[in-house]
Amino acid sequence: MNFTDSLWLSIEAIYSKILAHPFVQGLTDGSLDESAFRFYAIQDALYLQDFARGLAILGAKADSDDDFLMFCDHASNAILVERSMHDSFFKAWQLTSEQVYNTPPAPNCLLYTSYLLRVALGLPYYEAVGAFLPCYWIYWQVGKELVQKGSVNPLYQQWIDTYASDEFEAVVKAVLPVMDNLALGLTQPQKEAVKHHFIITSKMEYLFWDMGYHQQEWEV
Ligand SMILES: Cc1ncc(CO)c(N)n1
Repeated sequence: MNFTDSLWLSIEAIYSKILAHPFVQGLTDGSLDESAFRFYAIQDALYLQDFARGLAILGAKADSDDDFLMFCDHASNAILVERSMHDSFFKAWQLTSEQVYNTPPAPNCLLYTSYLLRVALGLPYYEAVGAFLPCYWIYWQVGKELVQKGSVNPLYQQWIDTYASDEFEAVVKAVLPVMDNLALGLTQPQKEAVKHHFIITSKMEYLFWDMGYHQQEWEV
C-alpha cells in the first residue's frame, strides 16, 4: 500500500462526515442557502491568498527542482483561481474586490490558514506536504462525488465542475507521488508526524464548510 493510501484510510470517518455535511449535500440538491455559499466563497478567496503563499514556501523548501516548479506553479494557480472568482461568483453577486478583501477572515478560515502557514514556515518539508495534501485531495474527491449528481443551481454546478475537472485531477495526481516518494525516506515517527498534520487539516476542511453553512461570526 502506498503511504498516501494509508493517509486516506486514516481520514475515512472525517471524509464521510464531509460528504454528509448539509453544506456539501446542499450543493447538489440546491438546498444550500445562497447567502451561505456567498459567505463561503468570500472566505475561500481569503483562504486561497494564504494557501498560495504557503505553497510558495513549500516550493522554496522543496528538495528537488521538480517539486519546486510544481509547488510554485500551484501557488500561482491558486491566485489565478482566486482571481477568476471575481469574474464569476463575485460579479454575479455584484461584490467588488474591496468588499471581498475588506471582509475579515472568519475564525475557522483564520484557524486553517494559520495552521498551514505555521507548518509551512516552521516544520520540515515532508510534514508541510502532509499538511497541504487534504486541501488538494479532499476537494478533488468531493468534486468527483458531487459531479455525478450535478446541481440545480448553476453557480454551485460551476464550483463542482472546477474541482471535478481534468485539470484539477492532474494537479492532485502530481502532488500525491511527491508525498509517496518523500515517505520512502522517512522513519515511522516521521510518518506519524505527517499523518498527524494530514488528519488535522482534513478536520479543518470539514470546519471550513461548517463555517460557511453557519456563516460563522466572531463571538466577541
Ligand atoms: C478551504 C479550501 N480547501 C481546499 C481548496 C482547494 O484548493 C479550496 N479552494 N478551499
